[in-house]
Amino acid sequence: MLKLEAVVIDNGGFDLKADFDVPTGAKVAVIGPSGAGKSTLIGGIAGFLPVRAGRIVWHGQDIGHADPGKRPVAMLFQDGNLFPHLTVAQNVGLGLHPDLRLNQAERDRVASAIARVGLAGMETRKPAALSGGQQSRAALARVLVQGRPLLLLDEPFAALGPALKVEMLGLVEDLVRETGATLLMVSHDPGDARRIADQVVLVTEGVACPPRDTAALLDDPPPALRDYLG
Ligand SMILES: Nc1ncnc2c1ncn2[C@@H]1O[C@H](COP(=O)(O)OP(=O)(O)OP(=O)(O)O)[C@@H](O)[C@H]1O
Repeated sequence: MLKLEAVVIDNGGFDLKADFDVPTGAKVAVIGPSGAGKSTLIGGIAGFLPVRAGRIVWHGQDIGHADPGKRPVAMLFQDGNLFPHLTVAQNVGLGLHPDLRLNQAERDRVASAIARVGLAGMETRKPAALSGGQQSRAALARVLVQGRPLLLLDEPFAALGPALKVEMLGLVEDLVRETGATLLMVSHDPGDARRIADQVVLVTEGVACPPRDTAALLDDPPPALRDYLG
């Protein structure tokens, strides 16, 4: 269980407040207007932004002041997930060791993560020699190899075309099912939420609301969500 206990996350003077629980294994979409604080919420849980008040608790342990690498978190951003000068295998290997000194067992894990996302045979390619979808797959392989129980996605597929995005969401769904990870995914597309998320956290004006059932919320949106959905 991820517990956000009266948390205030500080993003350069902008405050994001959250006070709710996310059950282990839940798939949660984070939606809301631009500038409302979605990325701030994710950045605070990941450890890239400071927690000014309250606690972030994972399985009973306060992780709110731990270094990002010490948190049970793997994260994907919209851009910049891959280093252009490194091969696919090296980019994935970074998920295990920043210095890329991997033993045989770790190299095997990298190879199986690459195979799992459908990139077997492309281990030695650099990102520029991959399509957009293949780059997303490589980034997902790095998340997979880390084996972290909390997966945070901040609009990772926004730059992909609709069909490719659906394909990548399907892959995320499969990986989450296989690993039992808890998923929080920022998206601007309510269709993404319906496709993958059982619950939705609506973020408006610096407040992240407790998760609500996806269909119930989107079928009967409160005024703030209705304004956003248009
Ligand atoms: N480095 C910063 N310093 C000060 N304010 C910031 C900084 N980064 C973001 N903000 C402000 O924090 C607020 C929340 O930003 P955030 O990126 O979390 O919103 P968001 O909901 O993810 O928006 P979007 O959907 O446009 O990505 C915004 O008003 C933004 O201007």
